[in-house]
Amino acid sequence: MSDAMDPVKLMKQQVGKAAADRVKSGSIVGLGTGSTTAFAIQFLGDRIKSGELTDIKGVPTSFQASVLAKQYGIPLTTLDEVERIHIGIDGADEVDPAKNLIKGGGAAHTREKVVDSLAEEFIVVVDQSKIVDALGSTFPVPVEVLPMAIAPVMRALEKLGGKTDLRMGVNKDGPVITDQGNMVIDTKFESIANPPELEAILNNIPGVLENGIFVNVTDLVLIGEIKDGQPIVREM
Ligand SMILES: O=C(CO)[C@H](O)[C@H](O)COP(=O)(O)O
Repeated sequence: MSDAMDPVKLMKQQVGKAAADRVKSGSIVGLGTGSTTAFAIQFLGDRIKSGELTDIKGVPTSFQASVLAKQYGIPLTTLDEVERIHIGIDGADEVDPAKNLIKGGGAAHTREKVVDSLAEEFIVVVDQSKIVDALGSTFPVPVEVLPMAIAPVMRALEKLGGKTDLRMGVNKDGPVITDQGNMVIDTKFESIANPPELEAILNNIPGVLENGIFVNVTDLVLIGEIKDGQPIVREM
C-alpha cells in the first residue's frame, strides 16, 4: 500500500484540515504537537499562503510546532506578547467520553497544557483509535520530571500503583530530554477512576513539572474515521 493510501494518515489529514478550516482571520492560534496537528499546521499555512486567511499568529507548544509553523509560513508570537489565544488545535493519545485526555506521546505535554488551557476554544484532533471508554486503557500517563528527582518520583509513582518506565530516545542513546531539559516517566495505571484527582496527585509530587492528564480543557473533539472506504470527520 502506498503512503498516500495509509488509512491512518488519511484520517489524520482529514481532521487536521477540518480543524484548520475553523480558524478565522485575525486569530491567535495555539499550535499543538504531533503528527495529526502537523497536518492542521500545514493546512493553516496553505490558507495563509492563498490569502484566504489573514492576520494570524501562532503560539507553538513545542520546538517541533515552531519548526513546522516557520516551514509553512505561520507568523509566531509568545505568551509575553498576547493576552488571549482565540483557538487552540492539538492532538491526544487518549480521549474519554467526558473529553478528558491523555497527552504527551511527544513529550510536549507541559507546554501543551499551558497553551491548550488558555485557548478560548480548544479543539482536539485524533483518529478513531484514540477514543477510549476510560483514560489509562491503553496509554501510560507521561510525567515530566526534573532529572535530579527521577529516583524519588519513580518511587512515589510506584507507591500510587503505577508501573514506571523512563522514556528512552529513538536514534539517540539515553533518555528523552524535553524542550525544557527534563525527562519523562511513562506511568501505566491499571485504571484511572478519577482523572482530575490523579492529575492533581501527580502534580503534587516534588520534582514533577507536569503530567499528561488534561481535564476540563477540551471544547470539541474532531475524530477521523473511515466510512465506506472514505475518510470522514465526526464531532464529539
Ligand atoms: O500530546 C502530544 C505530544 O506531546 C500529541 O498531541 C499526541 O501524542 C498525539 O500525537 P499524534 O497526533 O502524533 O498521534
